Amino acid sequence: MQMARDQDVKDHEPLFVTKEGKVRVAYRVFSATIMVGICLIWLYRIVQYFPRDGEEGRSWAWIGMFMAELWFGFYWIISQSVHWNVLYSFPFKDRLSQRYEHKLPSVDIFVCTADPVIEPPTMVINTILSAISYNYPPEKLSVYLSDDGGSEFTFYALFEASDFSKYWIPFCKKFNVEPRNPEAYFAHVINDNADLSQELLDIKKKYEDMKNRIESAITKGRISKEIRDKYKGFSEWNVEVTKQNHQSIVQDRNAVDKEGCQLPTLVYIAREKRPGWPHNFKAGAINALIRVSSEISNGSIILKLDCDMYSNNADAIREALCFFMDEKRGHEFAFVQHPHWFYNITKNDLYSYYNHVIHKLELAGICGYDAALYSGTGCFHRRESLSGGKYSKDYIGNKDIENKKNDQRSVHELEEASKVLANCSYEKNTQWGKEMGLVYGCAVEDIVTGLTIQCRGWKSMYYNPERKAFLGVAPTTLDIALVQIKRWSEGMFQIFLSKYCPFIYGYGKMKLGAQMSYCVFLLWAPMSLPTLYYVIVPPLCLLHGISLFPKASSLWFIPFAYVFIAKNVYSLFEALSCGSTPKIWWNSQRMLIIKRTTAFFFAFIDVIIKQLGLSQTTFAITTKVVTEDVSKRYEQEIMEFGSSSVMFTILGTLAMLNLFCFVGGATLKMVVLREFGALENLISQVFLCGMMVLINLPVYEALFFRKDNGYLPFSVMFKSIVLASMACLIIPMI
Ligand SMILES: O=c1ccn([C@@H]2O[C@H](COP(=O)(O)OP(=O)(O)O[C@H]3O[C@H](CO)[C@@H](O)[C@H](O)[C@H]3O)[C@@H](O)[C@H]2O)c(=O)[nH]1
Ligand SMILES: [Mn+2]
Repeated sequence: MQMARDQDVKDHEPLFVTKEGKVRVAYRVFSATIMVGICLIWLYRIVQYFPRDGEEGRSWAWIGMFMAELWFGFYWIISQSVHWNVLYSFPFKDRLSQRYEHKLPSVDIFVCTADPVIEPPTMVINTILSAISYNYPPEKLSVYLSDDGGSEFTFYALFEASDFSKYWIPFCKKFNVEPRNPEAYFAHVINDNADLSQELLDIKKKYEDMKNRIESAITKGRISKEIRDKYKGFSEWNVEVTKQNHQSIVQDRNAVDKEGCQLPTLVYIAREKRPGWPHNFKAGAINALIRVSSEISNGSIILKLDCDMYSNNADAIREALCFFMDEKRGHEFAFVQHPHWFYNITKNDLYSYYNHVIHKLELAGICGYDAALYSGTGCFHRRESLSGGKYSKDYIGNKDIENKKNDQRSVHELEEASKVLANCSYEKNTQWGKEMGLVYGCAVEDIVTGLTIQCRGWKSMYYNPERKAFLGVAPTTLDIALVQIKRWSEGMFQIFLSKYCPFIYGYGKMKLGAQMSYCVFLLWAPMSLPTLYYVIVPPLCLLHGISLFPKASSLWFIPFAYVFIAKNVYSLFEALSCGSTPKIWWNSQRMLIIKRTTAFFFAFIDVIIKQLGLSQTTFAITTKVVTEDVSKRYEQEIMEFGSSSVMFTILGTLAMLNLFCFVGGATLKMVVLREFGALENLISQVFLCGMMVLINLPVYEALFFRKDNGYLPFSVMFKSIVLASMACLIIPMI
């Protein structure tokens, strides 16, 4: 009797729990004091605008300062939303196994790749291998590779990987290998200097051989006849096939391992591409995958991975299922998003890709409003929610989620049926890209799709496990990073200006906190304007002795000092408490200025141009490989410029301008001319300008002192100096 009751209690234990973040009250009090400071700053700008007897009138620069501060203040207010409701979640995978081991749903994993040069096939198959060897029943697991590059090298690599998996999967299971990405695993065991067993040496050799075969085929630029004859799928590639123009290719591979056990299904897809047909980038690829997979395996849970993001935890599927399969709340969730962590970040995180605060706090903060963001990779979806399905209360989660498909068709028949679904004309006059699947027309298809799903009534979960579930590749040069950040900020601002603006589209459908939280990210691009103003105008005014801030002895000085110091000290404290270090925090502050003054600014301009209908959305794929020379400098944390992109000219110009103004304004006036009295009036500007000089140290180094190939070219130096000097001279004339 007692035992039965115990069992009953156990059966009702939830599969996951959530906990609210601490320090909520303290934070609210603190943020209220900052709010008061901001209001006083605004008040100062208004009150002091009107000159008193004997004072000069305020110039346009003053109004600009007010505008910038209004904008900063407004952004600060909406950014409070992500701090107020932080929610952490904890799944119990053992309970899931006890209750559902024999009723686990089938899971489809989508991996996307788009270019065999900047996304090397060996990297892609390492991701595939990590996904195919999940600790999950193989008959319920299918892995799909979408190749928008339509490359026979990627195809070849996949089939090599499929052969290798016959050894790799049993090896992983036998030794409980982690991570199951072979490249990462071997690097890790060799570093550990553990006693290497014979079995390990054997499998490592197999892996190296496979890698060599793939790489030598790529170097030669063709696939040998011997290999072509081995795999029937190569017949799809002929002289006419190019990246932009080819038929649908679908190859399905069911295999058994060396011990005769079934392996997960592995499918290669290159959707049809024809000139004149928009292919809608990653969103188009995922939508084709949704359809093709529904024909082949129809898993009710879908995991999406970018080709550079491997699985770092063999139990990640089980943990995510705890959210979907929880008896009480599971049916509410459309997706479970994991953070983007990266495996190639250097100690001090030069380009600020850890984003500890965003990953540990802010994204969990949005989750507090049941509206975790969908960010493209490392995300588990419920298939229904992706097909335009609205959430309804009578929807009974666990029943629908169980395996549905029991198909008797042959592999060939399945392939043929799938090809039709991957044709370009298939979506014509359908709801795909609008109501169904991922939304088209936006460079961040992920964020906008997540938003529409939430507006259909679904909830979503953010889960940041102790052991990182997925690891990707972060950009290793400033150029690549800024191109990526530009795409993100552009796509997000585009959402803000579109019909999907959370305040309009989400009105009444999502909580106000969630709407605000979305905007914290969607408004990155316009943050460029007040920032540019702040790093250009106060320094120039300093140079010409025009004061824009209160005197140090004035009471008005207090709110400025308080807001600046309190915000930065808190930001440092927050970063440290999220696992950052002071150096990482400092680098992130530098990157923040760099991003805002370049990538965000260009994104802003591009969005405006697009709004005027003058250009179309594109998707610049992030480069994932660099030369050895460059990666060596990355390891040493030397900032990599090495090109004369316009963004670098802006960076150089701002750096020079601040240097001129700092030297001219502060040093010259105060030290040489001994006008110490001026210091009192200009102290804030001296400080701001000095901070900019400090932040820009690596830029000066790259402009003047570096000899390696990552320096800033002469043309950038020339333009920067000319532009900065012109600005210094022109200002007093306006
Ligand atoms: O036409 C395309 C373009 C890209 N991709 C794939 O999309 C993924 C992401 O592209 P990447 O160049 O790596 O962009 P990131 O900026 O690193 O990607 C982030 O931002 C994207 C939205 O901008 C999200 O889709 C991603 O999941 C997220 O990791 C990669 O696997 C690509 O192969 C395609 O399949 N087809
Ligand atoms: Mn990427």
